[in-house]
Amino acid sequence: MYNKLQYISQGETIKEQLYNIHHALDAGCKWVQMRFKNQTSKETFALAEKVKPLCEEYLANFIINDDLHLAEQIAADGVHLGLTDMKIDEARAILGATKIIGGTANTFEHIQNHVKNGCDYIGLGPFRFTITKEKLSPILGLSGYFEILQKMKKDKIEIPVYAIGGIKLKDVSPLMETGIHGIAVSGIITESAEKKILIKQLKEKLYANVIV
Ligand SMILES: Cc1ncc(COP(=O)(O)OP(=O)(O)O)c(N)n1
Ligand SMILES: Cc1ncsc1CCOP(=O)(O)O
Ligand SMILES: [Mg+2]
Repeated sequence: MYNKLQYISQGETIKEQLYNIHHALDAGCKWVQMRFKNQTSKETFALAEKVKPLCEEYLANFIINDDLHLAEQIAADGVHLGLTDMKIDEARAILGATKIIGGTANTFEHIQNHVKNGCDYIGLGPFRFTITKEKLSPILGLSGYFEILQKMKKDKIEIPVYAIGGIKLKDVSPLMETGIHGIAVSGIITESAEKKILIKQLKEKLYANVIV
């Protein structure tokens, strides 16, 4: 089972990214998506080369945003691809069956396509407005998640769905009630001064109904 909490990294420089990722790992994150926008391939490679052993040290999954070739080159655990990034079936053909491929969705139809093309998990959003990403797709809100997850249930589509976009602690329980698997967050963890406490609280809500 994939971890229910994915941390999406932030930072304008390699130093900032490493600082944020290291603190998130230290506070208990077990899944990092390295998201380092508008950089040269030399810079993203240099960061990925440092993040990989860090994630290994913390026994955390490490996936790369957007750049399938970097994920392949660095032997990351996988990649997250958006609606305008490389197609999921193409990525699967390159990465093979064992790597994690996540795909962005904003509609039920996106999810149907991703499943057909061999996606491993869905990043469904945005839940609400966020400054972390520009050019957001239409906001889904709680009702959007409820409707899409109901359609999935009706059509027996089973794939882990992660809610994303402006998620705060108070949103987690209502979102989980819609049937999602987990959440992908950036801002709340990056900006938190009490990361260990926040991550503990997030996990309590995410795993509230998991029987061990
Ligand atoms: C888990 C997860 N879900 C969605 C996204 C958004 O991906 P994308 O639409 O490609 O946008 P960018 O992150 O590339 O700006 C994501 N990164 N992770
Ligand atoms: C990458 C991405 N895709 C949709 S919203 C978003 C940003 C998520 O970050 P935050 O948790 O800070 O809103
Ligand atoms: Mg993308």
